[in-house]
Amino acid sequence: MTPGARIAAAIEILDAWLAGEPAEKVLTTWGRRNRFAGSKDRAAIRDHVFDAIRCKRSFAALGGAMTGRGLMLGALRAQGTDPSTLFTGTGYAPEPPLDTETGHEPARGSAEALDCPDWLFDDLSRSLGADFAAVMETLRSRAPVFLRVNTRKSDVHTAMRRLADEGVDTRSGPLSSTAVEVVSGARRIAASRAYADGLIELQDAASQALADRLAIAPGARVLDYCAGGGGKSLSMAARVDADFTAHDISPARMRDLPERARRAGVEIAVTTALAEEDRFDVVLVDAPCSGSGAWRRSPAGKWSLNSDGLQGVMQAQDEVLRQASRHVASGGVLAYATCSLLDLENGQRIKDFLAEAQGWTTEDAGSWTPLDGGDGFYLCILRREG
Ligand SMILES: C[S@@+](CC[C@H](N)C(=O)[O-])C[C@H]1O[C@@H](n2cnc3c(N)ncnc32)[C@H](O)[C@@H]1O
Repeated sequence: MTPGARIAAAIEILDAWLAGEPAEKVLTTWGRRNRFAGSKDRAAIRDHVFDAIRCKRSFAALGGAMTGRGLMLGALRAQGTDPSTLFTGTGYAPEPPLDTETGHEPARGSAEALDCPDWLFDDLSRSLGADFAAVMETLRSRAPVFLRVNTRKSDVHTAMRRLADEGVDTRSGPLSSTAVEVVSGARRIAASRAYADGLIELQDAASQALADRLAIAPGARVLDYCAGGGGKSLSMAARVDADFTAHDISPARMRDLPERARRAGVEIAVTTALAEEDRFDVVLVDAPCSGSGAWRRSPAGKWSLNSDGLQGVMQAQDEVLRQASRHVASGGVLAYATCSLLDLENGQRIKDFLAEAQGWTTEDAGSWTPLDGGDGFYLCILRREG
């Protein structure tokens, strides 16, 4: 496909996304209907689409319309390319730009320029303080791909060498000694021997830092209350010999965890039914959240979140904290984490919990933003008095 034809495909896909269809689904359907497109074409179209979703507001401003065509005109102008060089109307390229499709430059520092939803501008700037504009700017570009080296099976140096032998180039990552960043060959990871042999897992660097910060004692009873696919359980179990239990309200989410644990060479019990009297030394609540810290990776969430959705998530966070706290042994730890940048989902949830609950002290709290290299993350560690 020519560069212009790839842009035309991205326009079609973005129009379907703007009409309410999930981008991944539209990309898959487009791929099925256009089997002539090679893997490089698909990757380029995908990149166009996700870049445009990340920068929806600013690209629409520069392109003069909130349409697939407006977004792609804006994308080219944002990178300093004259759209008429690709919007040629020849072959499968889009029609040349009209005189009316001029667009405008968003005002510097505005919600439009920063690709920030208006309704979240104040909450995000309060939460991020002086870093607000820089963080929002970072969320406008692609996230790096990070791997976690499974130190049960390999050291970082060996894992990097094994990956390089299979065409995946990496370098040391930020935030955690087990994090490596993929420089090239990311699409080869899933089929690599290093992955099949359990030497590596895909995991954001901030999630790895979270497992470091928990500093679990050997032999501790650990409950991952919102385990989902089990990324945090696997990360913790790779670091220390302890007694791990994964739990989630949705059993289907944990379906692959036994196989992932086997591959990683760790033991994690999986349960969906905790007894009321079950107690653990460490209970991790990796709570459902807006995902705002991961908007580089999942950019559609930035535009689909609304005030009702956020209120619903905050209620779920309060509920999950209350439920999980009942399983913390005397003297044990309750660790609350989100991948949100919003204080409403982070410190504010802890404040509300502590206002109601008795006998807890705050032992540690910290947050990471994409400026630290990985996704945005929040962690607060509370100890139940003995
Ligand atoms: C942020 S995700 C967890 C991601 C996971 N820890 C990981 O590292 O891959 C939040 C999880 O909380 C679960 N969840 C939501 N409400 C819950 C509840 N009341 N009790 C237990 N799990 C819940 C969801 O099903 C979802 O899997």
